[in-house]
Amino acid sequence: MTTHAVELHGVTAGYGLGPRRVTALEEVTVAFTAGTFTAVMGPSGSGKSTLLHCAAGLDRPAAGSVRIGGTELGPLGDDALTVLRRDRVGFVFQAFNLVSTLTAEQNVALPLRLAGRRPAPGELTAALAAVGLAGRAAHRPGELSGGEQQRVAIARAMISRPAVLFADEPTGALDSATSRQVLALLRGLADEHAQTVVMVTHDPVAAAYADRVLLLADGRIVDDLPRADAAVIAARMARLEVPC
Ligand SMILES: Nc1ncnc2c1ncn2[C@@H]1O[C@H](COP(=O)(O)OP(=O)(O)OP(=O)(O)O)[C@@H](O)[C@H]1O
Repeated sequence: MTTHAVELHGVTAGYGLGPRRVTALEEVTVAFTAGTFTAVMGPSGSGKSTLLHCAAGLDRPAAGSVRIGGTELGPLGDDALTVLRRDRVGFVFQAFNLVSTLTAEQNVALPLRLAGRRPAPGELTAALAAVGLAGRAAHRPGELSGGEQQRVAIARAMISRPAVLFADEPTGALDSATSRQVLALLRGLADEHAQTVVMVTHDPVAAAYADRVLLLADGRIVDDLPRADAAVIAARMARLEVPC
């Protein structure tokens, strides 16, 4: 039995065709242990978002394989892939992607509705309370602050208790106090619910909340640090960003 929630093996991915082809990931092999929180860092254009999208089954790599919970994604058709993502994967993006005409509670309920499930009594209230928004259930996104909207997005990603949560710059648009709340929430998913969290970030302070920090450069993993404090992470990042 695997203890890896997500595994990438020899993953190569890129964009465009022919002479305009850009290689974004080159033969990346990495596994994410169930119940851990990993930060993915690296200079702009190093392939972080592409890694996240391939690992989450949102993009199909040009070569290599991706497994989520032991299921290889490559052979799955689009419908089967959609079902697997719906059942096992949650996403939080920098742009909160909330539906502006729905209330916070209705936004949180969306993944359940898409899966044809009715929320259990109290389930939505509990999900909003878990992100500190019990009093905001009836507010629409336009009536919430950026941090509150991001917390609604996290509650929505958590409602189906996905085995893996992918977050792309989830604190990029937030002030530092709100960022800390969001990062503590993500940390709690791993610690209290054994969910696996993979988060792209540019911020060493955010990465210091993770159990592990992967550093990417030019589409390859160039460093793999165990939990470290922000100063150590910042120093490793600075080394990558100095032109050779
Ligand atoms: N849709 C696209 N079409 C063409 N090239 C793309 C596309 N998306 C990304 N790329 C290229 O692929 C490479 C990796 O991009 P990716 O977005 O994965 O990097 P990143 O590390 O997440 O960058 P950033 O920190 O700036 O968001 C870059 O060279 C980028 O220009």
